[in-house]
Amino acid sequence: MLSVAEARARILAPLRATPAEVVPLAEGWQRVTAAPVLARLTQPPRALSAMDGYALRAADGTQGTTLRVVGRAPAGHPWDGRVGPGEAVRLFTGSVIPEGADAILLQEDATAEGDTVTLREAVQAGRWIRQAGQDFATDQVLVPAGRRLGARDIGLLAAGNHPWLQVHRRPRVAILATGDEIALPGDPIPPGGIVSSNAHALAALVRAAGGEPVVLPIAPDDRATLAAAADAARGMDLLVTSGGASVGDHDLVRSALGERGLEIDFWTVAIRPGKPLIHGRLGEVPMIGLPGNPVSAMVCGIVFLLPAVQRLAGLEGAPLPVTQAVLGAALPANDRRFDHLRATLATEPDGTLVVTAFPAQDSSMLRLLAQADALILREPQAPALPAGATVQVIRLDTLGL
Ligand SMILES: Nc1nc2c(c(=O)[nH]1)N[C@H]1C(S)=C(S)[C@@H](COP(=O)(O)OP(=O)(O)OC[C@H]3O[C@@H](n4cnc5c(N)ncnc54)[C@H](O)[C@@H]3O)O[C@H]1N2
Ligand code: MOO
Repeated sequence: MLSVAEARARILAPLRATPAEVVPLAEGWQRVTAAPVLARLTQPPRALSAMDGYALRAADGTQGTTLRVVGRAPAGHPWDGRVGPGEAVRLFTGSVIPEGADAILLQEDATAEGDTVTLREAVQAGRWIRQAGQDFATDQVLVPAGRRLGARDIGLLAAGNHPWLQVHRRPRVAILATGDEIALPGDPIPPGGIVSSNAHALAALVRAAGGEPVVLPIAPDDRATLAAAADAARGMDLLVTSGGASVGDHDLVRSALGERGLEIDFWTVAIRPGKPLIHGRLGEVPMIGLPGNPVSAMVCGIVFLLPAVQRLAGLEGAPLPVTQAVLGAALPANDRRFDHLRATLATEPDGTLVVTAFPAQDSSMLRLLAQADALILREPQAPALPAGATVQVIRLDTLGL
């Protein structure tokens, strides 16, 4: 069986970011930049006042001096003259500093009388002046390529005068849930059947990773239907199946898709939950076959699908964020599969993170996955550990899922 690290590397290796498309800035949030974005102007474009007050020459700025107010420059209405000796110009936050001035007298430190103003405090050259280009200059890189844009980036790119952005097209991920026994939520449930949770959960995960899920109709355990359903995945950036990945007589994904030309790269990974995992290529379309057990599908979704969609979306697909925590309860020794135990987290008064695995870990139990704060990572053959031992965990609350 393949190790988790090798499986992940083999899934990610052939994946390339989708091509660029142009979207309005307002729709750029959470999209991934396809090229570095350069400032289209210098910000601020000219020296501006950071305060309401008066512009003057620092040479005139000693306490007690009285200056003649020769003009007004509200924000957006620059004063065109030049401030000479003994002169001041009234201005406001955001006003352009007029020629000749190099200091600001705060309104609170000024006594205005008719067309004069007297300094109750000395001024300091340059203080309260936002120099031209202090934030950024034309052609400076504001955002690198491959960045998922947050609200702060959107603000910066607006300030850089970008009405349009070049971003990677959201990767289209076909999701095909298989099984005679499953029905969509709200649909009639066949005898002995259950409601399909995987397609919905995986669609949400794909969205969180920056992809666009395309949920295909459920395919029963029937070769012809499965193969036909797979045809619907042509033109997608990735095909994800759930179920039918194991060894039973009705686990048909490999054979049915094989008839349509699926080239299998590997099948089965030393992971729990989720050993029967398929990776291959159906024509041009990369394919990940997830096991049907809902927790196996989601955990393998987190470990393999999330970085795969991120890679297609133009992101680096960084390793999962792993943190240390101490065990709240002892753990038994592990076998040869890399284990991911659903667990709760608590923070002690001294800041120590305590992680406690749920006693039940069956891969059908979604409630415990939804309640878990973290997955405890157990390397293959990891020894038994007492309470208080340090372990590595993936914090589920940091994944945005
Ligand atoms: N003899 C063996 N049996 C099994 C092995 C094995 O090595 N030898 N592996 C087990 C492991 S581990 C897993 S994981 C499962 C995975 O099996 P499949 O991928 O073939 O999945 P199914 O058999 O189709 O379904 C398993 C389970 O999950 C339920 N299911 C399926 N689809 C959905 C869905 N969309 N939403 C919710 N639940 C779903 C299905 O009803 C089954 O209960 O195989 C073990 N068996
Ligand atoms: O991997 Mo299976 O997920 O143990 O049930």
